[in-house]
Amino acid sequence: MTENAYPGLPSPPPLGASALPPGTYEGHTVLVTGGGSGLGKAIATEFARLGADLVIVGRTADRLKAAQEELGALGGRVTASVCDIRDPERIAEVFDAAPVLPDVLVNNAAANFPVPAEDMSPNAWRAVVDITLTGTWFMTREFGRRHLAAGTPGSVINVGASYAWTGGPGFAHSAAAKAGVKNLVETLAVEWAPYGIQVNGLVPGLFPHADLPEAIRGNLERTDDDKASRQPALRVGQARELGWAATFLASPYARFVSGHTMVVDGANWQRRNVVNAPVVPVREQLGRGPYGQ
Ligand SMILES: CCC/C=C/C(=O)SCCNC(=O)CCNC(=O)[C@H](O)C(C)(C)COP(=O)([O-])OP(=O)([O-])OC[C@H]1O[C@@H](n2cnc3c(N)ncnc32)[C@H](O)[C@@H]1OP(=O)([O-])[O-]
Ligand SMILES: NC(=O)C1=CN([C@@H]2O[C@H](COP(=O)(O)OP(=O)(O)OC[C@H]3O[C@@H](n4cnc5c(N)ncnc54)[C@H](OP(=O)(O)O)[C@@H]3O)[C@@H](O)[C@H]2O)C=CC1
Repeated sequence: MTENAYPGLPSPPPLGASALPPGTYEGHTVLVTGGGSGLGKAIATEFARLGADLVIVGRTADRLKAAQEELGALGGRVTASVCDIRDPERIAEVFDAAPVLPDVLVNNAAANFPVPAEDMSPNAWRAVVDITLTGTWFMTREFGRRHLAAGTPGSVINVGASYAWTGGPGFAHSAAAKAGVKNLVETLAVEWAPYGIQVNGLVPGLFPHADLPEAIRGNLERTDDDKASRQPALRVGQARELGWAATFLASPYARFVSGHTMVVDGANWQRRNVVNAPVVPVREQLGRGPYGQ
C-alpha cells in the first residue's frame, strides 16, 4: 500500500518524557494487573518513572519476574505476585502480602480472542467474561473494601475497549465484558466518591505490541495490512501515550475527575464513512467457512 499523503496526528514526545512533575508518585504504591507485559507494563513504567512503588500481578511467574527486574531498574520497589484475578481468595492474599495498601489500582488484565459468536463455546465465553469483567470486579472490591476500612483515599483505573459503546463484531464476549467494566466505573465512582475513592476508565485504541497473544496479533495482521492508514490518526498508539493518560487520571491534578472513561485512540472509534464499505460477515473476515460445515 502506498504511503498516505496526509500528516496524521503528530508523534508523541520520546519515551522518558513526562507531563507531570518528577516525583509525583513518590511515597505512593500502584498495583497493575497484567503489569508483566504489554500495555500493563507500559503503564507501570510511567508510574515508576514518576517515583511510584509497584505491585504487578499476573498468572505467569517468569513473565512477572522479568518485568520486576525491568521495572525495578527505574528505581522504585517492585513486588510481583502470581495471581489469577478470577480467584478472590488469592486476590486477598496478594493485598495481605503487599508491603502497603496500594493507593492506585490499575485493572489492566483482560482476555480476548476473535471468534464468530455462533462458534463460541460456553467455556470460551466464561473465560473471557470471568477474567475481563468479574476479575476486574474482584480486584476492585478488595481494593475498595480495604480503603473504606482504613479510611484512606484511592484511585481505580479500569482499562477498557471502545466496543463497550459500539459493540464488537467478532468479539461478543470481550465487548460485553468491557461494557460491564465501563458501567462499573460509572456506578462505583458515585458509590465511593464520598469515601475519597476515584474510579475512572481508560480505553486504548490500536496499540500493537510483541506481547499480544497469537490470536489477537494474527487478527490484527489479517485485517490491518497497513495499520496506520486505516485510522484517522494515520498511526497506531505508542504504549507510553496510554501510560501518560493513566498517570494523569490517578494524579493530584485529576482529583475532580471520576466516573469518566478516557479514550486514547486518535478518534478511531468515532470513525464513519460517507459511503459505507461493503458488509463482510465476521466468519468470512476471520477466514472461516460456512457455519456447520
Ligand atoms: C482487537 C483489539 C482489541 C483488543 C482487546 C484486548 O483485550 S487485547 C488483550 C488480549 N490478551 C489476552 O487475551 C491475554 C489473556 N488471554 C488468555 O490467556 C487466553 O486467551 C484465554 C482467555 C483463552 C485463557 O483463559 P483460560 O486459561 O481460562 O482458557 P482456556 O485455555 O482453558 O480456554 C477457555 C475456553 O476458551 C476457548 N478458546 C481459547 N482460545 C480460543 C480461540 N482463539 N477461539 C475460540 N475459542 C477459544 C477454549 O477452547 C476453551 O473452551 P472449551 O474448549 O473448553 O470449550
Ligand atoms: N493492545 C491493544 O491494542 C488493546 C488493548 N486493550 C486492553 O488493554 C489491556 C492490556 O492489553 P494488552 O497489554 O494488549 O494485552 P496482553 O495480552 O499483552 O496483556 C494481558 C495481561 O493480563 C494478564 N492476565 C490475563 N489473564 C489474567 C488473569 N486471569 N489473572 C491475572 N492476570 C491475567 C496477562 O498475564 P498472564 O497471561 O501471565 O496472566 C498479561 O500480562 C487489556 O485490558 C485489553 O483489553 C484494549 C483495546 C486494544
